[in-house]
Amino acid sequence: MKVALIGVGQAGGKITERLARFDAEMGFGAVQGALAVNSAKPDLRSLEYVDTQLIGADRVNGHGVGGDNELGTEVMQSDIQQVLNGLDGRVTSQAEAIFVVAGLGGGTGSGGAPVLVHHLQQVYDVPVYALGVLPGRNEGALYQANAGRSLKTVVREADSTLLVDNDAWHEQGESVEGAFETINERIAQRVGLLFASGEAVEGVGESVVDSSEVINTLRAGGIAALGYATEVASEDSGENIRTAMSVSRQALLTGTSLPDATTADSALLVVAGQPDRIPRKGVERARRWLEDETGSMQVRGGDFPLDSDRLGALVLLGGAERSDRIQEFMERAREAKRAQEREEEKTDPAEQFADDRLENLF
Ligand SMILES: Nc1nc2c(ncn2[C@@H]2O[C@H](COP(=O)(O)OP(=O)(O)OP(=O)(O)O)[C@@H](O)[C@H]2O)c(=O)[nH]1
Repeated sequence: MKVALIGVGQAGGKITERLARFDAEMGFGAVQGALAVNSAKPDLRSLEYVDTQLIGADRVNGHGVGGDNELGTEVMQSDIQQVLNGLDGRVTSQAEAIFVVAGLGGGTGSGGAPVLVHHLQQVYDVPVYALGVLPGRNEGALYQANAGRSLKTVVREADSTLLVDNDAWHEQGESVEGAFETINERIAQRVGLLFASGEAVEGVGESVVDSSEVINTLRAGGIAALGYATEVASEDSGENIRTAMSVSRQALLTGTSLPDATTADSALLVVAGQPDRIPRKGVERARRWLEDETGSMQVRGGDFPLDSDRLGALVLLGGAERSDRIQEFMERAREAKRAQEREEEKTDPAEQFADDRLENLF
């Protein structure tokens, strides 16, 4: 799937950079253009694989918005024309989707990403998705409140919001900085593989996934999640059937970007590995297992050739908002927001952006 990427804020920019780099290093060619937008100048300086754009210079003088997500919304709104102009020529006619990438807990990305998604929807015909990072449980109340507000709005604006929980994809006991590195790397590999698996590959069998299958899986809207797991492949085809099942189970049950997201409106299973080691029977068996497990009748399956001695399963879930983690997160975000309001004695103007799909969670 050919994509254009726009990272907003620090996390958004770093993850976009990782995705662009991974795509270039693997030679996939799925990333058609990548731009990082930020109100903090120093965050943009370290980026090499993406173009950069500073916003809000007249308001914050290149220093960022310091976790104020209403200010993040305002600076994106004021400079939206400049950002859209900056995309001219970067979102080529080949792009099949646009991904806006942001950490939802900060200020610039949290406040700016929903505004940007809204405007991109007016300009481009292709689906506009959000790739949002949810603050981990140990991140402070401000992050939780910001992310609650941002998530509510971005889910309403985007065709689908792929969520990565900062608690999901790192090792126990890592420092926060170390954990970010690991998480960003894993996002790049997994989301990068998803983009690439939606690319037509010449000379490979009929069950290769194409971009319409990714787009149709995400058509459910709401929240999406991505799972991934790998195991060493075998010379023995019977063994590889078992491995395909086993990695698919792990990808869904222990490897998703949103722990507990197991029910979904739709799903896509991609089994990646050396073509002669990918067992068609195993892929079909795992696909049917995924139907039962997610409770969805819309489960697509396919394979993706990858030069690796492992078999990997990538599971994309569409319409996965009925997860315990989301319920728990929304409860914390709500509580953090109430505490913030008590302190500031003011109501939140973003309240009006209630999203139907999430309304019952607030
Ligand atoms: N996965 C991941 N999360 C990050 C990273 N950097 C920050 N975050 C998370 O993103 C949220 C903060 O967002 P940032 O992107 O740092 O903030 P910003 O959008 O630049 O906004 P301001 O700094 O307020 O201008 C918090 O929940 C952090 O834990 C990163 O490199 N990777």
